[in-house]
Amino acid sequence: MILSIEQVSISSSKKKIVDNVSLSVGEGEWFALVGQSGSGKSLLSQAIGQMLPANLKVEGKIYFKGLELLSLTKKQFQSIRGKKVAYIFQDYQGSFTPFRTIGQHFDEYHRTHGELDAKSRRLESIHALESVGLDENLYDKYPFQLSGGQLQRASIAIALMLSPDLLIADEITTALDSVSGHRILELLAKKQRETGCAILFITHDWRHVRRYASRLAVMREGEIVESGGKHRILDHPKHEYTKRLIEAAPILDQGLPSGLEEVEER
Ligand SMILES: Nc1ncnc2c1ncn2[C@@H]1O[C@H](COP(=O)(O)OP(=O)(O)OP(=O)(O)O)[C@@H](O)[C@H]1O
Repeated sequence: MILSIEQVSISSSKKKIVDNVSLSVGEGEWFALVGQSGSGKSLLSQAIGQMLPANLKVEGKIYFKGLELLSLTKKQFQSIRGKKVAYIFQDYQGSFTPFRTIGQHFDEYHRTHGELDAKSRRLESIHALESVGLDENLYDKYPFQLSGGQLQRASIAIALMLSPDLLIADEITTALDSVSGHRILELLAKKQRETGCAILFITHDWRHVRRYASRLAVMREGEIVESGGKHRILDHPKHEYTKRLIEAAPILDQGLPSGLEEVEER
C-alpha cells in the first residue's frame, strides 16, 4: 500500500468531525472516497498533506510509503509535497493567482519543488502544458483568459509535473459543465495510465466511481460506513446508507456521455 490512513480523527474545539477513519490506497490505484457534502472527505484529504486549518486537531497515523506523515515537521514535509504527493482541487480559479501568467505558476511550482535552471524550467513547463493537450501559447496567458476546462487541465499538468506517486483529486469536476468534466476525467485516466500514480479521488458522483475507481470507501458524518471493491459495493452494497446513496444517484445506469471528442471546450 502506498498510503495507509490508520484510525485518524479530526476535531475542532467543539466536536469530532472525522471519527477514527482507516483506509489504504495501493500503488497505481484509483481509490474513490464517496459521501455527501460535509461528511469530512476534504478534511481527511487535507490531513494527508498537512493542510488542515489551524483550529483543527488531527490524531492517528498516516503512512505514505512507510513514512508517518503526521509526525513530520513542515520543513520535512516540503520534500514530500509536490514531488511525491500532489493535489488538484475543485476550485481551479482559487488555485491560480489572477495577476500571474500560467507560465509563472508552472515556473514557481518548479522553483519551489525542483532544482532546474530557468531555461529548463520553461521547457519542462511547456512540455507539461502540451502533455495535457494545451497549446504552448497559453504559457503567457492569464488565468481569466482560459476556460474552466483549460484551467483544470493546467492544474493537472502542474500537479503531475514532478511525477508524484499519489495524486489527491478533490471534487475536481464539480465546478465544470458535464462535458468539460468528462474530458478532464478522461485526461486524468490517461495520465494515470502513463505515469502509474495512485489517485485518491474525492467525489459524490457515482457515475465517476463506476467508470474510474477500482476500490472505494463511503463516508458519512465523519465515519467510513463501508469500503471495498467497486463492483461489490455498487452491485451489492451492504450498508443502508450506501444503498440509499446509490439509489439516489439519478442517472447511474446511463453512464457518462461518450463520443465527445469532437466537442469544443470553449
Ligand atoms: N476549520 C473548520 N473548523 C470547524 N469545522 C470545519 C472546518 N472546516 C470544515 N469544517 C466542517 O467539517 C465538516 C466536514 O467538512 P469537509 O469539507 O471535509 O466535508 P466534505 O465531505 O469534503 O464536503 P464537501 O463535499 O461539501 O466538500 C463540515 O461540516 C464542515 O463545516
